[in-house]
Amino acid sequence: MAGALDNSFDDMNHHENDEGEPMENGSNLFAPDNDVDMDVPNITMKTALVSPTNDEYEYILETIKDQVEEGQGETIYELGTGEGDPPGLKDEDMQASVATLTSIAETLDYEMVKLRERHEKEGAVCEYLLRKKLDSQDFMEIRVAVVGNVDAGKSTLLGVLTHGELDNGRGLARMKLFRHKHEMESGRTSSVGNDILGFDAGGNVVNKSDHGHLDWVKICEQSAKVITFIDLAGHEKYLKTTVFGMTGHAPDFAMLMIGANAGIIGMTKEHLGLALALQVPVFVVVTKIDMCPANVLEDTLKLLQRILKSPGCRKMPLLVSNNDDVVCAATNFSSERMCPIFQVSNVSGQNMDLLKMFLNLLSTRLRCNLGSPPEFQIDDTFSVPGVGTVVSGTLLQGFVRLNDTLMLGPDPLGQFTPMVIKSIHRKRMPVKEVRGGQTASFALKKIKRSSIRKGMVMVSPKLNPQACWEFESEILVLHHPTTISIKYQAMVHVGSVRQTATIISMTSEHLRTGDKAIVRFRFIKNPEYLRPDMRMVFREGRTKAIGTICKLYPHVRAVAQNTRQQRAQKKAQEVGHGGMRMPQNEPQKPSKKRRGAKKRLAEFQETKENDQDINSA
Ligand SMILES: Nc1nc2c(ncn2[C@@H]2O[C@H](COP(=O)(O)OP(=O)(O)OP(=O)(O)O)[C@@H](O)[C@H]2O)c(=O)[nH]1
Repeated sequence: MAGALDNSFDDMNHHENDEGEPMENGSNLFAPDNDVDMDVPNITMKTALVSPTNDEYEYILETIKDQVEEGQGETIYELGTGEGDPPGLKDEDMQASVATLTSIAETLDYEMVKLRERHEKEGAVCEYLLRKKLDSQDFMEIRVAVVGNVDAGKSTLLGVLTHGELDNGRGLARMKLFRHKHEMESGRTSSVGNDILGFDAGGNVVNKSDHGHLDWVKICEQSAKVITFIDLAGHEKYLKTTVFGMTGHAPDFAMLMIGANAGIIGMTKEHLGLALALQVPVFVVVTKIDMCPANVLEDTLKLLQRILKSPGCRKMPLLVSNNDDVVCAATNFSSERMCPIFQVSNVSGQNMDLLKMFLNLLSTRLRCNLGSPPEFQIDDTFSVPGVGTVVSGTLLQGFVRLNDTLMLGPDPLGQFTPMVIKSIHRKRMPVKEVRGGQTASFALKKIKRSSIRKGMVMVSPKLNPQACWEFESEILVLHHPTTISIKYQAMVHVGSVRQTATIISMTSEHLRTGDKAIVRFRFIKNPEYLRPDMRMVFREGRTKAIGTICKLYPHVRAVAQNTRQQRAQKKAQEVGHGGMRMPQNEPQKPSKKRRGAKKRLAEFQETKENDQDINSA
């Protein structure tokens, strides 16, 4: 398959991004900087590492160190290219450069692995992966949401990747992953499941299955990088779970699975559209190539590429067929534009090594502000015998350490309660701290599991958290059979919040497919903790809208309203009336609100993008 589509390595090296800038191929650490201090050694030539002076050596070392920190523990370094130089180094210069890089890696205690070598007119160009050796308590974490239609082979691929044993084509590999009895019987995934694949600093898979059982703690201890697969259900009836997985579990990437013979059917486009709407970069894995006639596979790939290139997706497909493609795909992937396509067989294992190499090279996309006060979003709760209530979720920013106190909430009255972190687990491994971008479970003191719901958060008291019943969002309707008007209700998914909300006002009278508007929503059951700029999905049946939160209406008077509510409820009970409406937000001034909304709509329409055709792809 080498050279298929427009993906020969040479072509890929010369791809350009949206702005017409050449796309990166490994990090160019020494890109010219216009503000360069005159004392800084000039190390932009391709021969910089051949025989550097002490100063140059120190400078290169510091630059690599910064690059690895920025890459959250790793970077890809290219030898044999330099500013303005034709690429390629002669053998002896390459050997000297490799020796310098090896010495730097040893000094910094990095693992160094050669990824690829290519030959240019002037000589060789080599790329090396430099990865920090982490202590056994620490590892990089990448979350990959696994989506695709029923029977695309999602559970099977995860079984093969994580257990290292091939499938028999009749569901052998997936048996290791099913979590519910009905899944075992029907062969269908219904819940959000997690599976992990660990790579050591040298890029080798560390998963070792012991009679079908994986010891997560051992995997994490031996890993420099752990890929967590969030296995989402493929069937339409579990779409709610799938959407929750994509919003609530904060995936770095989405792996869209397609059965080669069945092609792009059922929920495939729906899942692709969802990933695009939530701005999660997607790569595609086409499975079952062992049982698919060549012409059918070709048709599936052609259609897939056409969809990816369409104006609704605006992706650049890359058929991955060798190691060069993998490195190119991995280094350019986070730019969101590139969409690598793998073709694998879970039965014969064909191309599985390329997929593993790609997973090993993925680096986290979410840049978390570690200096900010912690903010943890809860996506699940458990009752663990002997431990008590445990919440799991993602730390979006800051650090959380053992015995820290965080505010848990909001409760139905919009209030937050201080809560001490009794213990912390990462992938079932006890740790002392967790930092932004990582998932973790916290054991809590003196709280019943039933009083915690998905969508609640635990945040630093410094953030003075406030819940809101109402918020405004700029939305785009991807699909609706008729028109959406005020009082319309649908499920809002935002972060790990999943709750029905009512439209209480909007900048248009009615909304149809393709329309945009600023819409004010009100949750029907509980106030929630939201942040501006969060991406949201609004759906009900086949109706779908996406949006970005632009304004929050904090629920400021929870205590006062609660007291009134309690008094009123008591009174109602005394006179024999049970029902009570939930407290409202502060009274709104319609005229002011309308003026504000009109102004925002005018601004919004000016910046209107041409992205309503995501679903028409
Ligand atoms: N021949 C062949 N069969 C495969 C391959 N991958 C999966 N299968 C078979 O396809 C069937 C469906 O695979 P699953 O992994 O259950 O599909 P799924 O996408 O997880 O389905 P849901 O969990 O319902 O979403 C099983 O019988 C697998 O054995 C493959 O590469 N080649």
